[in-house]
Order: sequence, then structure tokens, then C-alpha cells
Amino acid sequence: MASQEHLSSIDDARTSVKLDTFSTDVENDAGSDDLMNSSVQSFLWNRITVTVKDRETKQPKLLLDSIDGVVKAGEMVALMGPSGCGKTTLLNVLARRDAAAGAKVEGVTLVNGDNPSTSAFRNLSSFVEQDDALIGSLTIKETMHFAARFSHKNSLTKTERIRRINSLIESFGLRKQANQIVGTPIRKGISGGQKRRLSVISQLVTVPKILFLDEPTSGLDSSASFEVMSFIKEAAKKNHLIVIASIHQPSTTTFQLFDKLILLSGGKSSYFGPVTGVQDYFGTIGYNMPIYTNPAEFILELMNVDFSSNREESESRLSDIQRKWIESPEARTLATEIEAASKASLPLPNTKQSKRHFFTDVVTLVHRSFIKSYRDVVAYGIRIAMYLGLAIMMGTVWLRLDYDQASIQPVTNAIFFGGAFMSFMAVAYVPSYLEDRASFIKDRHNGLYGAPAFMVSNFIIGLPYLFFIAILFSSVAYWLSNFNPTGDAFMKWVMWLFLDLLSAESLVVLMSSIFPNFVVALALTAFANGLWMSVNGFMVPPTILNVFYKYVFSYIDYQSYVFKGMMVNQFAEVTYTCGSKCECMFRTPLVAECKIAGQGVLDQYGYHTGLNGTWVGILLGIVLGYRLLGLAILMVKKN
Ligand SMILES: Nc1ncnc2c1ncn2[C@@H]1O[C@H](COP(=O)(O)OP(=O)(O)OP(=O)(O)O)[C@@H](O)[C@H]1O
Repeated sequence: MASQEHLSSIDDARTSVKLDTFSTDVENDAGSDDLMNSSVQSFLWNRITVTVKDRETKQPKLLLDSIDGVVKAGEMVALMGPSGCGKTTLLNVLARRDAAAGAKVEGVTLVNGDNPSTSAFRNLSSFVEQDDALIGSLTIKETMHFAARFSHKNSLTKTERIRRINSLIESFGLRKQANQIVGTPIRKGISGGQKRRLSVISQLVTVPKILFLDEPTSGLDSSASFEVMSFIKEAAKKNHLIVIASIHQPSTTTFQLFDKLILLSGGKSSYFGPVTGVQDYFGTIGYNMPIYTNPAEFILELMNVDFSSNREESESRLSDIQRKWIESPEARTLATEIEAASKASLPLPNTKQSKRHFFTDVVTLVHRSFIKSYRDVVAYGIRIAMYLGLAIMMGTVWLRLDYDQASIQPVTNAIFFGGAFMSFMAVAYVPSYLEDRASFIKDRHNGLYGAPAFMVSNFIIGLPYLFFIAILFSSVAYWLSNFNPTGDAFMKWVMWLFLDLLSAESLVVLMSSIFPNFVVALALTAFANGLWMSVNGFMVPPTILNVFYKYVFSYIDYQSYVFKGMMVNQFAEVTYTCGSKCECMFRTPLVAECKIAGQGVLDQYGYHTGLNGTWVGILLGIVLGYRLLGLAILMVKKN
């Protein structure tokens, strides 16, 4: 009874999806041919075998063992099997992505019987990752516009682009939410199922002929899963697309949406064929499915070894299923179908590698980041508020310092604290950068733009915000604390602060590119800043800093140049009085006048004037170095 209720609720969901699908207005539906696949007839894979070096035994380990299959245009295929059976590995091989770390791949994948180059294959296919990797502060429409701008570069007119986007949004039932944001940790956005549909259409806008989906229903309840798969099925059927999706335990109705099933267990084929034939097939090999049973659940239960109460029995059942598949008439039919499909004669579609448009990509990325930067407070808003708070705090703690020698040490402390703490706080940029990076990795996999365009745009978008923060902070703290009160000194202070922030943000980008994990990137950036703080010249003057830290770290420490620059800016041209008793802390030529020339303070640190240009040059070099290293990491690291 309970299961019947479940089925009827799924049926309701199915009806509502159908209604949504067919509420598409006629005008928008006119664009539905945009996705039509008239060039890819079949996609087959033959004897796919993947071997890796086992992590523990260091011996060769077979992850996939001679896997075959063939799919025709318009078919939607489910890739199923128990956890660890090799689904992700097979999906990666089929999509021509890295199968697994250090894997050796054998076998062929053919499109229309032909073997296209990897770049040609990627031009006619798209991969939808399990992790949505969407920019949370963009609306559905904006996400689609940017995806379309990246994929079609300048080949579509704006009107045509808008028409195609509206048509896709409409046909995936997202019209009502089109202007809603995806959702950030602070602002709630669209639902999980809607996000998944958006991930799919943001790939469909690139007009793929073959669509790969990695667990498109993971994390969704059964009705949302059904909804997502129904929309995909509809699009595949209408446009003759090939869809291959790995999937875990689909409900009965979701399972029945698929045309074919690839069943794996322990890296071996256990079934390949129509979903409608699964029950009969298992019946004929001696495993009858009881009535009112979810077929997907039944099959997975049969193959389950890891969680079985009787492991020996399960293993022997699994071997039996694998052996019977090899001997089955269905496997022979598949071999014949593969033979026929490998001789198909339809020429491959024109898969000329689309030229990279570096400047167009940079402009589009800057535009996208700009929307994110003002809409997502995590990107810059929180930092702006934080720096303003810090400026007020500093300005009031170090309030109106006078030009008596008693102020020399507090002023020096303020210079150190301001510069070091500002760079420390740049760690607040880590989450935002990681979101952008995840989006970049996904887009690059699908050939939309490259690492140089991403890095350049990331640098450009930071400039106005960091400059604004430098001005804001200085306008408050500089005058409250009564630093060197000339316009020229103020502008130089702003410049040092700006370069400090620019370097700190570039360090965040480098660390988060090497370790794209929130906690690790945060910890390492904080550690690096702690190191730069310790050797920047304030804690231990460079004149007595031990040689290891001096020669290994202090010359490449951006904070040391900022500290030097600010110290020279403050002390080079001012004088301090020595108090009523005329006991000067520093003996300078002005001692007879009961004063200290600021240069005396600088001499203690070994700082010389007239080197501003050199220090600015070194700082820019450090920023460039961080960025180039970050770029190299992004180019080498594929995930
Ligand atoms: N270098 C390696 N050494 C040993 N085993 C490995 C190695 N690389 C991958 N594997 C194993 O290969 C198997 C296949 O992994 P894959 O991710 O393709 O499985 P899956 O079916 O997608 O799993 P899941 O459903 O849990 O995501 C896993 O059991 C994995 O642990």
C-alpha cells in the first residue's frame, strides 16, 4: 500500500512536469530546433579496459574490463551499478576525460563509426558535473547568458542568443524563476532540482550532440529526480540527442524514463540493453523480480557485495551474473549492433576547434565577476565592512598622535599593524575565489575558455575594489591617527596600502589554486602571511634578522616593502620633539635643537630614502610572480 501511494505521488509529479513542459508558448517554441542533432547518428564504445596501479599493493588493478555499448541518436542511457563498480571511470572514458589518476585506457569510442580527435569530440559533447558549480549570485537568465556568450563567442546575434536562452529556460520549466538568483550561503535562491536543471541547460546552450551527466539526481528527492530526468528525456527525444547519465538507485518511474541501461559490477558488464528488457533478462538467467519491486533497487540488491550479510554467496552470485551476461544472446546482439554501428557512414559533423577569443572571454568574465562582486557580499562587501571597522578601530586607538618622541614607537606599531592586518584579512576572499575557480574548472572542461582569460579577468576585477578599500581605510585611519599630514604623503600611503592588498589577494589566489579546499587554503594563506609578518622588518629589524630568514624570505616578502615604504613616507621628512627634558631617543643632527630628524628612526631599521620606485617595482614583480605561478598551477591541475 505504502509503495502504491509512493507510485501515485510520483505519477502526480510526472503529470505536473508534463503540464509544465507543454505550457511552453508557441513563439518561444519556435526556437526548439536550435538543439536538433542531425549529424550524430550513433556513439559506441568497444572493449573499454582501464588499468591503474593499485594504491596499496602497487600491482596493476583492473577498474574496467572490456566494456561495450552502443547508443543511437535520441536515446537516454542509465549507467548503473553498486558503489565503486566503475561508473565514474567509464563516464570519464566515454567523455574523453581523464579516467582516473595514472590510468591506462584501452579500447575505442566511435561517433558515426569514426574516431574523432579529443578536441573534436569535446566540441560535439558536453559534460554536466555532479557538483553544480554555478555562480550563486547570478540569476538563471544571467547564468545562461554568460554560458551562451562563452560558447558562441560572437557567432550569434544578441537577439538570437536571447531567443535561444528563453526557449531553453521555458522548455525546462524555469520561466517563473528566470530572474531569481541561484543562491549564496547568505541569500537563498532556487531549489536543488532547479539548480540541476540550470546546470543542464547551461550546457545545452552550447548545443552538444552527446550529453554526459554525472549523477544528475544525487541529493534530490525522488520527485525532484523524476522532474529533472523528465525534462532531460524530453529534450533528448525532441532533439535526437544522446544522453548518458550515471545514476544511483532511481525510483521506478525515473528508471522507466531511460531507454537503455548499462549495468556494471566490479568493473565488468552485467547487462547492456533496453530498460524494458531488464526484468525479463534477469528472469531468464534465474533471478526473477518479485512484483511491486523497484527494478533498479532489485538489480542493485542482487549485485551488492559490500553490504551483504553473506559475502561468499553474494560474490558467487555476482560471478554468475557476469558470466551469464558474456554467454547471453543479448551480449551477442550487442556485438552485432556494435559491428553495424562501427560501419555507419554518416560523416562526422564539422567539429572545427572553435578559436579561442581571449579578449572576448576576458570581457565576458569581467562582466560576470562584476555582477557577482556587487551582488555577493562574500566577494567584497564583507571585506569592505571589515576594513572600515578596522580603520575606525585603528584611528581611535592611535588617536591624534602628536609629533613628540613618545609617539615614535606607537606610530611604527600602527604602520606595522595596519599593513600586516590588512593583508591577513585577505583570507576572507578565499570562499569567493574557490567558487569562481570551481566554475572555471567546469567551463574549461567543456572548452569554454582557458586559464589565462580566467586569471587576467580575476586580476582586473579586483583592482577597483582594492583601490576603493585602500582609499576608504586611509581616509578614516590616516587622518584620525595624524600620520604625516600632507596630501602627497597621504596619496603615497594609499598607494602602499593598495599594493599591499593587491599582493595579499594574489597570494590568496595562488594558495587557493594550489589547494582548492577552503580550510587548507585558509590555513596556508594565514601561515604565509604570518611568516611575511614576522620577517617584514618590524618584529626583528633587518639589520639583526638572522641570515636564513633574511636571504630566503625577507627579500620576497611583499609586506616588508610595504612596511619600508610606509615608514619612509612617515619619517623621512618629519621631525619629532624630544620632550621637556630634552633627552632625545635618537641622536640626529637636530639634537642641538632638542629634536629628532625622522631619518634617525629609519637609520635604526637600515632604511634609505629615494628607493620608492624600486620597491614599487619589486612589489609589482611579486604580484606578477604570484599570478603567473597561480596561472601555471591552473594550467597544470585539471581538477
Ligand atoms: N589507484 C587505485 N587503486 C585502487 N583502487 C582504485 C584506484 N583508482 C580507483 N580505484 C577504485 O576503482 C573503483 C571505481 O571507481 P569509480 O569512482 O569509477 O566508481 P563508481 O562506481 O563511480 O563509485 P561511486 O558510485 O561510489 O561514485 C573504486 O572502487 C575505486 O576505489
